[in-house]
Amino acid sequence: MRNAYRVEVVRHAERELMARLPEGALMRRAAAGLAAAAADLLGRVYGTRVALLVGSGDNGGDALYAGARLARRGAGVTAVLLSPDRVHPGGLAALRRAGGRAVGAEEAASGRAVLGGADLVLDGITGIGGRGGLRENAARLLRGVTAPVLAVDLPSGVNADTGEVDGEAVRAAATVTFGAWKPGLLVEPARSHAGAVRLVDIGLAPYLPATPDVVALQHADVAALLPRPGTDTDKYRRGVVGVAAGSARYPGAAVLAVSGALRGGAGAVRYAGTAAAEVLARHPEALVTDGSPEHTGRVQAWAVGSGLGDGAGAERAVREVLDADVPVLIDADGLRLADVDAVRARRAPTVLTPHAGEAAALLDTSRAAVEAGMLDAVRRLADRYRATVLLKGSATLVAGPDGGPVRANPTGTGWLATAGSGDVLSGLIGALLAAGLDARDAAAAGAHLHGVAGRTAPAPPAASDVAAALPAAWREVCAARPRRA
Ligand SMILES: NC(=O)C1=CN([C@@H]2O[C@H](COP(=O)(O)OP(=O)(O)OC[C@H]3O[C@@H](n4cnc5c(N)ncnc54)[C@H](OP(=O)(O)O)[C@@H]3O)[C@@H](O)[C@H]2O)[C@@H](O)CC1
Ligand SMILES: Nc1ncnc2c1ncn2[C@@H]1O[C@H](COP(=O)(O)OP(=O)(O)O)[C@@H](O)[C@H]1O
Ligand SMILES: [K+]
Repeated sequence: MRNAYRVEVVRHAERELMARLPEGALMRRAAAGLAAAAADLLGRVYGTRVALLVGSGDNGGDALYAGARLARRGAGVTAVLLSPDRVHPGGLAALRRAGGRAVGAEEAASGRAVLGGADLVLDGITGIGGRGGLRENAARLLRGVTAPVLAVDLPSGVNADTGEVDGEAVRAAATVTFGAWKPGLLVEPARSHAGAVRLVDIGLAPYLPATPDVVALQHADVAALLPRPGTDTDKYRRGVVGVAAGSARYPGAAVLAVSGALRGGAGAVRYAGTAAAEVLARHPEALVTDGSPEHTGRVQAWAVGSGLGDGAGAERAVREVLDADVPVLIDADGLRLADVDAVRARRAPTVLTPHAGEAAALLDTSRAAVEAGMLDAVRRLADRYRATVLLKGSATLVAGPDGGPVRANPTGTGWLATAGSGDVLSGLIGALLAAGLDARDAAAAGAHLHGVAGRTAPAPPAASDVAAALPAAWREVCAARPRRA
C-alpha cells in the first residue's frame, strides 16, 4: 500500500520528528537519499555536469546539500539561484565548500552553458511549500533544460494536495520524495509530471496518522482482496452477477460486460436484455434472458448501464436494478438514467463508474474541469450520490460515500483507452461485488486488474483482448500473495 498524506499532515509529522533530532538532521537524510538517486540516474558521478534549480525554501536547501555530495564525488555542480537574496544559507555554504558554484537566474538564462550543458538537473524550486504554477522566472529557465530532471520532493508547480496543475510545472524523469507520498504523486494530472517516484525514508512513519488521504493499492493488497474458492464452495456461494447492458444499437457492450463479468471470480453470470442472442453466441456459459432484470432470477449483484441506450427498456432496467436489495454498479447510459435520490436511498452499496465526460454531466460542469480536478470531482460525486464512485482516467480514482482515503489506481495504461474497455470493467467489478467484496474494494481491485490486463494483453489490445487477458492479470496479481508459513 502506498499511503499519501496532505501537506498539513506531513508538516505536522515533520515537526514532531524534528523536535527529537539535532538541527538539520532531516535535511541531511533527505539530501543523502536525493544524491543517491541522482547518482543512480547519472550512472557514474565523476566528470558529469549537474545543474541545480534552487528556490527560496527548504526544497532548494535539499538540492544544495545533495549538490554538495555530488560535487564531492567529482561532479561539476552549478546552482542556479532563483532568489539569490533568499537562499538556504547552510546549503549554499556546503555546496561552495565542496567546490560547486552558484549563479543567478539571469546569468544561467543568458548562455546555454549551465542548463543546456548539464547531464542532470535537480529541481529544487518548490516542494510542499509551493503555491500555484511556476512563476515566470522559473518557467523561463525550465525552457532551457534539455537534460533529464530529477524533482526534489515534488515536481515544482504541481499541487501536492490535489494533483492539480495550475499553470506551468516541471516534468521530471524521476522524483525523490521525502518521508511520505503526497496525493499529487498519485493523482493526475500531477502524477504524470513526477516520472518514477522513489520514497526516501527520513523516519517520519511513526508520526503519521493511521488514515492517509489517498492510497494506491499494490499487487499484494489486491491479492488479499480477491476471492479464493474453497473446497466447500459451489457456484451460488461464489456469487452470481447480473448484467443489464447492451441494446439493439450497442449489442457489443453487453458481450463485453459479460466477458468482464465471467472473469471476475463470480460463480455464474446472468444476462438480461435485448442482446441475449449475441451474448450467448460469444459466451455459452452465460445464463441469458431477453426479459427485464426483474425476471432474471436471483443475483448477488448487478452491473447495469453499458451500451443500454436511452429507450424505455433502459430506464426500466435501471429502475428495477436500483430497487433490488443487492450491490449495484451503474455505468455509462445508466448514470444518466439513475435518479440521485433513488441511489441515495439504497441500503445496499452502489458503485458509479463515470469517465470524465460522464462525471462532468452529473456535476453540471465541463469535462476539462473534471480532468483538472479529479480528486475533488470524485469526492463530490461520492458525496452527492452517497455511493462509491470510480472516476475513470489514466489514474482511476475510487471514493467511498463516507469520506476516508481515496484510492488511486497505479496500474493504468493508455492502451485501455479503447472503445468497450469500460464495459469490460463494469462486468468485472460487478462480479467482484457478487463475490462479496465491499464496494470500495471491488472497484479498486477491478481497476487494478483491468490495468494489469491492459498492460499484459498483446499490444495494441481491443477491449475483448483486455477481457481475455484478465486471467493472466489475476494470476500476476495473486503471485504477490505472501506465502503462508
Ligand atoms: N520540513 C522538513 O522537516 C523537511 C523539509 N524538507 C524539504 O523542505 C520542503 C519544504 O520547504 P519550504 O517549507 O521551505 O517550502 P518550499 O517547498 O521550499 O517552497 C517555498 C518557497 O517557494 C516559493 N514559492 C512558492 N510558490 C512558488 C511558485 N509557484 N513558483 C516559485 N516559487 C514559489 C516561496 O517563495 P515566496 O512566495 O515567499 O516568494 C517559498 O519561499 C519540502 O518539500 C522538502 O523538500 C526536507 O528537507 C525534509 C525535511
Ligand atoms: N490515458 C489513459 N490511461 C489509462 N487508462 C485510460 C486512459 N484513458 C482511458 N483509460 C481507461 O480506459 C477505460 C475506458 O472506459 P470508458 O471511457 O468507459 O470507455 P468505453 O465506454 O468505450 O468502454 C477506463 O477504464 C479508463 O480508466
Ligand atoms: K521540487
